[in-house]
Amino acid sequence: MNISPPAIRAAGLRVVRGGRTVLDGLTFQVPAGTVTGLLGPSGCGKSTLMRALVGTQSHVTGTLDVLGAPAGSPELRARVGYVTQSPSVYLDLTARQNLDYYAAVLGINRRDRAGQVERALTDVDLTSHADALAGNLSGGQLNRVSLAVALLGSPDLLVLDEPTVGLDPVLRRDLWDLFHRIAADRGATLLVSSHVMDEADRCQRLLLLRAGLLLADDTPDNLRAHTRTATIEDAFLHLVDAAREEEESRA
Ligand SMILES: Nc1ncnc2c1ncn2[C@@H]1O[C@H](COP(=O)(O)OP(=O)(O)OP(=O)(O)O)[C@@H](O)[C@H]1O
Repeated sequence: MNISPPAIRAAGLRVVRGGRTVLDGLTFQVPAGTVTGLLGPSGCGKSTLMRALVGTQSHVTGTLDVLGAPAGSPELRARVGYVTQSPSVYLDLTARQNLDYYAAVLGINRRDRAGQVERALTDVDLTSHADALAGNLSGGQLNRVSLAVALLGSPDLLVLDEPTVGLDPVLRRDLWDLFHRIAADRGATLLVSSHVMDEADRCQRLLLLRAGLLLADDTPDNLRAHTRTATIEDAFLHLVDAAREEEESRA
């Protein structure tokens, strides 16, 4: 039984953007040490939720606690790693120089910096390309540089916004294996978003989001069992239909 406090706790979480409610009263928890998928179609609010988690989203109401503190608290800065959809890696620096630079920005002291950079490079399996210019790396290798940046400082929570988008199946599999290794070796929690439902089975838990509403918060196996479906895609469609029927019956 997992008795450690959840890595993320949301209750009645609401976000308004440009006058529109884009997250509408989300309540869920993400258990510590898990690889949890945040899945849903384009525009459903995944990035908005991630921005709220790291404290860069305005007009957030309700409860959103991260590692026991309100999301965005200064003490969380070093404990939460975040990779956006358009990672900011400097293409005219090598992978190692990028990491050195971000380690300095993070305030990792000079003595520990080289060790942390090497560890992050090893974690993402990039030591053989450490001295290549980022601009000469493949898309998958660049993604791993961004992930290595997020690993600096050994964060307890990693928030990864669509990290596998556009990658071929082998690279996607390798990256998911890496996420699980990071969770197992470091005891970190990973929240990974995707709009591709077939990535669901790579996660220990799933948050299914649609149009700003949470459709499910469960394990892949439970979701399929509860909806009596064979795939998470079918489970998702089943839940969408059920939500529509409920809306119509209330109207
Ligand atoms: N500044 C804004 N004003 C109004 N609506 C916005 C604004 N920014 C985003 N939105 C809307 O908020 C919703 C959620 O956007 P968000 O980027 O969180 O979705 P997403 O699930 O991450 O999508 P994707 O998978 O395409 O990245 C979308 O419908 C989007 O159109």
